[in-house]
Amino acid sequence: MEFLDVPTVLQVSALFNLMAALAWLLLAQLFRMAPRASRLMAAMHLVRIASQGCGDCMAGWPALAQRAVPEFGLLACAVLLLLALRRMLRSRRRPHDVAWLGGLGALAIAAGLASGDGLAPQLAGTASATLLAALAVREVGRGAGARLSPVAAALATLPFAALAGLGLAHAAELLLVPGWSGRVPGGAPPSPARAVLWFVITASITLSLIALMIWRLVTRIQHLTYRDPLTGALNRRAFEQALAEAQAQLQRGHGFAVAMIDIDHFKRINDEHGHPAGDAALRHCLRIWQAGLREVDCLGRIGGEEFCALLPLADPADLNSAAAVVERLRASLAAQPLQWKDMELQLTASFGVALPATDDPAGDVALARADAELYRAKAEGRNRVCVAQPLLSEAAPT
Ligand SMILES: Nc1nc2c(ncn2[C@@H]2O[C@H](COP(=O)(O)OP(=O)(O)OP(=O)(O)O)[C@@H](O)[C@H]2O)c(=O)[nH]1
Repeated sequence: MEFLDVPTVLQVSALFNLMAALAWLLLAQLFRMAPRASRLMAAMHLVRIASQGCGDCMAGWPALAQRAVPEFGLLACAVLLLLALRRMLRSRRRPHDVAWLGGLGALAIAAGLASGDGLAPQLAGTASATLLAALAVREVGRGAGARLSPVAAALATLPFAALAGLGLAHAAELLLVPGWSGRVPGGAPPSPARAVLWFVITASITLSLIALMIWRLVTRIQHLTYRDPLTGALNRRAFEQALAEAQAQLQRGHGFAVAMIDIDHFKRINDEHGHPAGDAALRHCLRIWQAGLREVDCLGRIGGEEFCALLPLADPADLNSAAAVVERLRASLAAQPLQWKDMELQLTASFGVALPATDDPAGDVALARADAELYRAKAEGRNRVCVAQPLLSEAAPT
């Protein structure tokens, strides 16, 4: 590290933080990408420039400011980072814990500064920033861990864990090394190696946040590509894909049933209560049916008020259990009217259920047979489930 000295690393780091702040601001203002999280990250980078210190550049400042700025700055960085992370991960947690920790940390730093003790403010600043970094580790683990692959989740968590680890090591150093005078005035790290380490951690936290933002975008695009925007059910294309995959699994002995669903007299709801009531009715039905299905089941919206459910079966011939599931869906909708303004709108739906044929790659036979049963359910008076008799042979009818 002979070619590096602390001021040089700090200058490079300050430049990096400035560029990163500008980039986050651009993302927020121009591209409207995660705007609140991006603005918080921009603020974090700007505060970081002040909090990292600058060697002897603060030499002319009052002694109290030289000691206060880095500690308060570090704490503010940790608070902003945690808030940005929560927004990026769309966490529903309210920021009370961050406000409490930040407020207590600031009080402890102020008390340390007032006591005139050299160690107390550093210890208070380091301890509270470390606690906030540990919360960030938990946040990434919870928010991304469940949805990302283990390797990607570990990579996203690593910079925050390194930050918490560095904070812990620094707190131990302050407590255990007698007469430790690690920090030079202005809060700058005492050696180029430490300055580089802080820089690397700051840069990797930025990279981790950018990776989380890209992941958020990809998830959003996938949602728009595969989901119906009104109800959140699979759209027709995604449902057909799921059906073709289920057909392929049928050859390996994994069975399924399909249920075609059509809301009864849906046109009346639109005509009598308006289109928004119709939309609310569609969402209401979806909420009820999703709650009655397992995670392995798929529900797709394949037309205006037409839906289709794909129900994997443990026993490929077990039509009865599929019919029982669908009967539950019918009964639960009939039992839960939609609350619309000050009215209760009674909703029912008709269902047709069928098993697939093995030599039908896209699942069209199952769909057609379920559709025929749906028409029978409508013709027989609606609000009922009709089930297709199993095919005598597995060959698709012509
Ligand atoms: N609000 C709303 N209405 C929709 C949407 N998509 C289709 N529709 C309406 O759904 C209605 C479907 O009516 P029909 O096909 O006549 O069927 P129905 O009134 O449900 O009668 P049956 O199926 O015979 O019980 C039409 O009025 C469409 O305009 C939508 O996304 N939102």
